[in-house]
Amino acid sequence: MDPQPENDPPAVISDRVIANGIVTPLILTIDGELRWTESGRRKSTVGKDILSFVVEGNKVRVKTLVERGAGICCKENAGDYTRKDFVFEPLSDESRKIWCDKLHQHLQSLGRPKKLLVFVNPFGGNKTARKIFIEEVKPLFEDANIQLEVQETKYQLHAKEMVRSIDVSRYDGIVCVSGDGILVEVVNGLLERPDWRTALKLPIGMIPAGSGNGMIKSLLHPVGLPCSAKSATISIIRGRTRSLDVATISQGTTKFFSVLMLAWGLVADIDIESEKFRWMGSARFDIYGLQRILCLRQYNGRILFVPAPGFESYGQPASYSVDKELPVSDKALGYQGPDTKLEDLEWREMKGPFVSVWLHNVPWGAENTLAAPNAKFSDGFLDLIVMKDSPKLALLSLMTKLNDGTHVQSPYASYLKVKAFVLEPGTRIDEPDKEGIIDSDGEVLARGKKSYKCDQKALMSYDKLQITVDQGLATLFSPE
Ligand SMILES: Nc1ncnc2c1ncn2[C@@H]1O[C@H](COP(=O)(O)OP(=O)(O)OP(=O)(O)O)[C@@H](O)[C@H]1O
Repeated sequence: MDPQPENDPPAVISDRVIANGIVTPLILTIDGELRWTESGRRKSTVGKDILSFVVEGNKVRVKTLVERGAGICCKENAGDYTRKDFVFEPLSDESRKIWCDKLHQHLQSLGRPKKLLVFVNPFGGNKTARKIFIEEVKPLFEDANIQLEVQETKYQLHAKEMVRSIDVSRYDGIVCVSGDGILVEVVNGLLERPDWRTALKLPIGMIPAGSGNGMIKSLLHPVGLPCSAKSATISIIRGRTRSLDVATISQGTTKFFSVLMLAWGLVADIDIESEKFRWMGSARFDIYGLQRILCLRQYNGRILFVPAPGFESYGQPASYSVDKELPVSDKALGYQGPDTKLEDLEWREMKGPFVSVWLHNVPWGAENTLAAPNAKFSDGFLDLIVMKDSPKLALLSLMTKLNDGTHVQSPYASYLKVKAFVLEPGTRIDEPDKEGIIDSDGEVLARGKKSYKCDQKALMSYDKLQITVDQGLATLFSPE
């Protein structure tokens, strides 16, 4: 065994091996870094980025990830990893056995997932999820020795249906190669299980492969990682997790569990009605958005909210009486929302007309929309952005600021955090026989009279909705 320089992390094993045809000391540090000397220069793998190893005859092949340009110019390439193998030959059978034991112990100590259930939505976004999975995701998971059970979703709500009955103890996580839609299905399916409390501890991972990838963008962007399939996969392999607030939207006994957002007015109208311009790709939002601002709609209605500490000055004081709920015996066995005593809270209200009401759970609504720059994954609050009447030019400039989140600084936008929320949606000001659309997590929750495709079924009616937040209820794979 060879001595180590003084400031280096302690060695788990240090031994002479053959690497690239020459005998060199090789060290595995306690941080999971391999260090050796090549042509007189010290070389190393990045700490903790050994994916797996295999024995090939007398040699050991270590599969690692290397940050492109590491040590030369890191900023531009941050998070851009490439796969690289390091092959070495221990000098004896005994030494090879010790190396294998130590590498195995190191990998076991990292708490990485061993078995994942993977949903691939071949119809999400521009229909590239299958290709992304096969070319970018699967090879990395295989190199990390993670066992996969892959299920392509065959129809809407397929993922939700499956997670309602899977044996959660068989998996270390669920991965969605999709847009945000499958994530929402998975969370709703898990919450409908009688064992929801345990089921929600199963981490959910996202690989961006849809048109709305707001959740994974919210996870990767703050740590400087690109919103790519590769960085998302590496984050899952590393196995770190974080908790995520879940909002319960209820109308009578009907419930929907939201992890991203709820919109009514301008944002919902652009999101849903621009569907008819789907062929334009993401430009549909800008072009239809422009049209909606030029022919601006305003809606009657009222919102009630319980402000987070520090936001008590928004709106006017109000009282709220909660609708009677059915006795527990009449309810399904799944999660029923947080046990908050809503009557005891300090409610405030804002009255219409409204241009837009937007609630957000995480910062990014889509890859280019920083909807709620101060939103936190598990602060127990939703970020509320309210827009009332404003000059069209101001609204247009506000829409152009959505990509950097500065729209919330506009004097025409109110931006606050709320603990509970009630929406009482009303009719349009210009055409009072028409109502709007309520959109949650990209799905139409309610369609009012004479709204876009109003004869299609929606989960709830265009009426009062109540929203409460359960802090950190769900679990996500996260880069940090
Ligand atoms: N095989 C399928 N055929 C049709 N729809 C499906 C299929 N599998 C899943 N879906 C539905 O596709 C919807 C969108 O999924 P996803 O979130 O992956 O994509 P998205 O790109 O964010 O959404 P969209 O393409 O609708 O904008 C989900 O609501 C899901 O239920």
